[in-house]
Amino acid sequence: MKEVIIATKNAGKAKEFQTLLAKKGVEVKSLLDFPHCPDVEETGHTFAENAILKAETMAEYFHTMVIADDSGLSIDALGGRPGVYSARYAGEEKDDQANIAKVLEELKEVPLEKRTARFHCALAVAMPHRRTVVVEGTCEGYITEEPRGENGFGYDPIFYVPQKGKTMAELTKEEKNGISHRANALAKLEKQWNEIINNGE
Ligand SMILES: O=c1[nH]c(=O)c2ncn([C@@H]3O[C@H](COP(=O)(O)OP(=O)(O)OP(=O)(O)O)[C@@H](O)[C@H]3O)c2[nH]1
Ligand SMILES: [Mg+2]
Repeated sequence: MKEVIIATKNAGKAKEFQTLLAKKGVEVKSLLDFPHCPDVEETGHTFAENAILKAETMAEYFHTMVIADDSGLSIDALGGRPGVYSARYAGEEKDDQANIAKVLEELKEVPLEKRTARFHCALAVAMPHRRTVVVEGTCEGYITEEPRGENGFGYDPIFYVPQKGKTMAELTKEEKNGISHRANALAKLEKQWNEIINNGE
């Protein structure tokens, strides 16, 4: 089985890639499988910049093709925040519950029709001696007034998906993988997939 390294330490993302790529006969390793690998500081101002930073640093470290995901939630009423700071919105400890509480507090006075938001995902594929490929995907929705659902990770319990009539955390993993920003970005790599899993050859 072909193996692909996803440069993430986020267990929720790693699991989603495992399911998404299993369909392609690809086994996913994440940075959680390599506890001694270095941390990459996310100094970019866009999802794409951070994804490139993570993918290229790790492709150099592993001497092989690496895919990185930089993603987050943009809320219109908050001028696009938390955006690239989604993971650490309420502090360095990357606490999903605290991040959700902070967003709900900030949106306390905002009526439902103005709570529009979208998830973004930038995927960067870095291959040794090749130019890095970047694709992006989004998923549109609303921020609810309280969390609902147990599945997924991050802000999923407060992200309402109108086309499903449920929050992202109320969707099964198959349903989320059918509509998510991550799946939409990955679909854009379809044409290059054979080249990617053969590591640029
Ligand atoms: O409800 C959610 N459903 C999703 O599908 C999703 N995708 C991203 N996010 C949020 O955005 C941050 C990414 O930040 P991020 O790309 O820097 O990742 P991270 O720091 O968690 O891990 P790493 O991949 O950098 O190691 C995450 O922590 C989450 O808060 C999501 N929330
Ligand atoms: Mg990160």
